[in-house]
Amino acid sequence: MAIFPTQMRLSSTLLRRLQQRVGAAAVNSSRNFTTTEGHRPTMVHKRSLDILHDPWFNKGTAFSFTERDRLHIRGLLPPNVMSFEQQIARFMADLKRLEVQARDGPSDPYVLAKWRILNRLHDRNETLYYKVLMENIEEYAPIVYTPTVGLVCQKYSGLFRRPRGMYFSAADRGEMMSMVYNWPADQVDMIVVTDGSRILGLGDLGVQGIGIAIGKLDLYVAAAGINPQRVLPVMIDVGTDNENLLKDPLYLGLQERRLDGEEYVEVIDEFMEAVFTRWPHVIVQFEDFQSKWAFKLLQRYRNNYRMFNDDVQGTAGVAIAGLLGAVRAQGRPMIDFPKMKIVVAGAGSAGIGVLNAARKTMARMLGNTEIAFESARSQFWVVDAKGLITESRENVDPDARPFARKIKEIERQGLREGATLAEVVHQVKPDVLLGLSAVGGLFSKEVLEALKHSTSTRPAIFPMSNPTRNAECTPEEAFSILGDNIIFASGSPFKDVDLGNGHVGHCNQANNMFLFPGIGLGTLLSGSRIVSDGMLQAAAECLAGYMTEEEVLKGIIYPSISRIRDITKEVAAAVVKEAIEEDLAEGYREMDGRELRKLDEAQISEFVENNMWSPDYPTLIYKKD
Ligand SMILES: NC(=O)c1ccc[n+]([C@@H]2O[C@H](COP(=O)([O-])OP(=O)(O)OC[C@H]3O[C@@H](n4cnc5c(N)ncnc54)[C@H](O)[C@@H]3O)[C@@H](O)[C@H]2O)c1
Ligand SMILES: O=C(O)C[C@H](O)C(=O)O
Ligand SMILES: [Mg+2]
Repeated sequence: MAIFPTQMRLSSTLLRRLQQRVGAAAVNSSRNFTTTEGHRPTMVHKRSLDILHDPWFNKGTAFSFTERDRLHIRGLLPPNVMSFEQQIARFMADLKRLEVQARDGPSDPYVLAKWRILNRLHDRNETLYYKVLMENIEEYAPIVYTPTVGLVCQKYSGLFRRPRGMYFSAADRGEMMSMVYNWPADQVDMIVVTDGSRILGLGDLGVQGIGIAIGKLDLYVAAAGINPQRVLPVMIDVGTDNENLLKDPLYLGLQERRLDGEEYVEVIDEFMEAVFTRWPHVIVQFEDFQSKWAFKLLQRYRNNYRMFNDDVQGTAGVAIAGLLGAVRAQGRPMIDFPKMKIVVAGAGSAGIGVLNAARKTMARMLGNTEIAFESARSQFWVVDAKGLITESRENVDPDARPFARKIKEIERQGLREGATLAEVVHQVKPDVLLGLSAVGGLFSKEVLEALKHSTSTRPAIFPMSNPTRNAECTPEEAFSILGDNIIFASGSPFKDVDLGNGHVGHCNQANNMFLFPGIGLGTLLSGSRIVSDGMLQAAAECLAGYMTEEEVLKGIIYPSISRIRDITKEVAAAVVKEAIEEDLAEGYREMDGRELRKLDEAQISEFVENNMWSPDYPTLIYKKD
């Protein structure tokens, strides 16, 4: 009877060659070729990332759970254990997908190819990667960040090669406190975490959402100079409600419905406790959580942990800066802001975040009284998927309720509950039309035509949804219908529009990337235990005041991305200054709270600049253990 049927079928030459290789491995003792489960085990002298980065031993997503525990790599890979066959199918599907797309048009495969090349450099040589990114930020930010990062997340199961960051899944409940020690770095300054439930305007992408956390942290390094060895992208996989991913045999995440209610909160609580236990000074940025949880989690953690929600708070600050810029661009003083009529399309985490912040800013300008706060409410009209939100709306979201229009008021304006966006724009004649709806093309010809009747001398159009295809309109559409006397700002980058006769329609990018890196860096360097409203406000005001009068009058209300490192430094300094003023600053390293309080404005800027990492090769010296 054949005991080794496979080997018996091998040709004698091949068998001899194999025996020689096994012999060589035995001498070397660190490598062995019999790695298949059920065969003689292989001794390895490394664990953790060293295993995953060693092409001889790495099995990628095929490591079983017991092996992941044994080798300290639990959490360093997506949670779905794949078979060898599935791994091959995933690789082939990715390869073929690129070919299929190539027939559709040149753009997707082209940008994905660029992303892959950059990603491979990131895997090989971080210093060089960040040098390339920083020196070519205008060209590569749209690849590693919005909009291409959206496509990367959509294709992540195919694109995944080497792991980056940590994965905590619903299956890891009770284990996170020990798993967090599997991360090799003893110091982590910034975590960007997502649960993948609302990635840009692309919806629930489950575990594939890790791409957005990676992209945001690339900007933390490039713009804020956070040391790349101290950043950690995190994916909390609590399942997905995306039907396609639930069915996809090659999906890398948990193939079960999203946890909800208490069970969901318990997972996020456990994660927060674990990371703050290991790294008490870390800052956690929540990113792309569906609105349903974004506000709740923010309220739950913001007074006890160093955290903020970028989509709610970062976006709000960026929008405020843009709205104030739009006032200045009309040649009016910023203090005229409370007179602006603002129509907002979209009442999710981003839209509501902007509305709350804009209302507070108006109220502050009007004397910060309760009456001022109440009267500021009437400057906003909010339209969601069901149309204009009014008090007669049933089951109105509690976060949107303060902005529901009074029935009497809107009847006077010739409107009604559920009125369409075009109707609202037509009747209200707003100064600003702002989109955070995730609906590409929502600012249709009809809507833009209606905006022609705006009472503003220079109406502002902010299609802020991402990525590019989800923008509510393109600059070409806006400038061609409304002429060149408008202010245009979109969430994803567009090229300026040639309007003929030497005129250029300027396309601003209204993206939270102009704030979150500075908020994170400022919080880190101030040593504040929380991210206060005042620190966020200081960041927004710094951005609002960054552009010169001359630029603003030309319609340039946000800096170009080539200046992102400079604006980030300024924002961080403003955040540090505010933390000191609020008596929150506990300091950073040798610069303790007392020393910080002694610094003047110029010294704070210098302190910030001196603590920003730059990509340079250090001299390396070998030392025996
Ligand atoms: N530019 C930026 O810096 C920035 C920051 C954060 C979010 N965003 C973008 O904002 C978008 C929304 O994010 P979110 O977290 O608020 O999402 P969300 O899904 O929570 O909210 C979307 C909102 O749009 C509304 N909506 C849907 N269809 C509509 C329609 N036809 N007309 C009017 N409203 C409609 C929904 O009712 C909901 O209120 C995303 O595309 C995201 O990429 C941009
Ligand atoms: O990621 C971005 O480009 C901005 C924002 O955080 C978003 O969710 O769209
Ligand atoms: Mg986001």
